[in-house]
Amino acid sequence: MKDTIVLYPALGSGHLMSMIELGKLILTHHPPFSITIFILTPPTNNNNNQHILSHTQQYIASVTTTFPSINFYYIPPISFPKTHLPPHLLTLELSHQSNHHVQNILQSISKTTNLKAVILDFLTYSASQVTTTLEIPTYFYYTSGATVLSMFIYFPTIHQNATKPIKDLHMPLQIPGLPKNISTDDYPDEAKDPETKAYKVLLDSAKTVRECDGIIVNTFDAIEEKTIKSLKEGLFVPDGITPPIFCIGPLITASYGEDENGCLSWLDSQPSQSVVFLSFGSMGRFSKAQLNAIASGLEKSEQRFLWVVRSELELDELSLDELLPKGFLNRTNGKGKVVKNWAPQREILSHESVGGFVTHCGWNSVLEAVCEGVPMVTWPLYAEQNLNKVILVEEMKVALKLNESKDGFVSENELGVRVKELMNSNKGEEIRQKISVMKISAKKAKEEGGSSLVDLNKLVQLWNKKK
Ligand SMILES: O=c1ccn([C@@H]2O[C@H](COP(=O)(O)OP(=O)(O)O[C@H]3O[C@H](CO)[C@@H](O)[C@H](O)[C@H]3O)[C@@H](O)[C@H]2O)c(=O)[nH]1
Repeated sequence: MKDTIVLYPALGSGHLMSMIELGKLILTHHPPFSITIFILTPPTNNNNNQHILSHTQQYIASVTTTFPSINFYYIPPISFPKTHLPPHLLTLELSHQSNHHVQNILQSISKTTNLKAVILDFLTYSASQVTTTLEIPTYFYYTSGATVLSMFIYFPTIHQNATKPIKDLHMPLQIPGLPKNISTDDYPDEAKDPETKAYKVLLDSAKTVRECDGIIVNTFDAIEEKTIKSLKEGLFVPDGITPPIFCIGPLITASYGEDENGCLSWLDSQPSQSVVFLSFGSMGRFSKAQLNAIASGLEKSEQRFLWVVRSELELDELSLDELLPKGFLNRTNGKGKVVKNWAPQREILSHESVGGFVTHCGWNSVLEAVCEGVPMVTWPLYAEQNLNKVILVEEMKVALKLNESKDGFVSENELGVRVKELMNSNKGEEIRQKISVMKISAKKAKEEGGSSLVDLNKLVQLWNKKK
């Protein structure tokens, strides 16, 4: 019977694609395994990010051809009220209601293969009820970095000791290994108000992760060394015993989706390292006022740019001409390129003409920039992105920070000044040097004897111990 590992990712391409890469990594280095990936089916009335869904489906189809030992199992759809929930909340709901399907399929897989482990995302954690009942070793794959994982694991301790809601604590977190200025204020909004459902779910999920058989993290020693050490030493849990930690990154996805708008050929015609790329992940959307400020800021910066524009859902039907300031596209023609909704980011970041990246600090984007040695300007939007910003700016020192107003608005002046500083100043050059060194470390981590491959092999040894 074949040894099988089941992966159960969250919806949302930032989580799903990263977990598929984990499957590919395991098979590349340990080909005798077979991998089954469970895919949740979003309700057909959830129209969020349809273009991204179709890109991920194309990618899944291509993986089936290149990695025939990866099987995809589509969890049957759950009937759901009309909803526009974002992918993370949708995943929590769907996975919670899909446990009976998960139980049936895991039992069926166990009859024909040697099921060694199930790997969950923290958003599909409710499936741990099933894996515990069936006594299947349960691991988690954390699609963000070790610093964020540490704060997540520490969350139940703060909750237990807090004399008031986390949003009112404003307390520094002086735990060895965490970046200096981190405080309870850096927790994402969902982890701040104990009265909300999101808070309760996060807490429950963090407690479950603390109890699992091992945690796999998409990071590597050279970028979060101190935190990884503290995490492995158990400094973030009261009893000092964290599940074994395996840092196997950087795992980054091959570009997916067509280059429908000719971004790459446009870059071919630009000078070396002259273009700043602006892209905000799979869900980053802006109001018309914010898009206008970005456009004017880019004009002021006088830099070449490639900008992926995504507007708030109700503006989705408007053309670029209608969304952006009058005459902007004409005035910047040749110097700038603007595309709507999607561009092949990974290939763009690896293009010789790209010299800077304005990012929402999604962890996949961060790792892609590190692997290509592209310095960043940080513009965190939601989830754990604010924490990622702190790591990039204060710890790794490979990014400049964009100053926002209290409501998160970035002025045209601020954007223009920061982009110019990144592309055209000594400070910008300093961080370019720094990230070039990290690019080399990222490559080494995944070579024979590198920290990430060593951790992967330890993980596989653990699986192989199970009869
Ligand atoms: O036009 C685009 C936009 C995105 N991407 C790709 O899509 C992925 C986006 O991932 P990420 O940068 O992590 O952003 P999100 O999609 O926002 O990811 C979610 O998942 C991440 C991993 O857990 C978290 O760090 C984020 O906060 C969360 O929003 C990356 O591989 C990009 O290369 C493209 O190829 N083209």
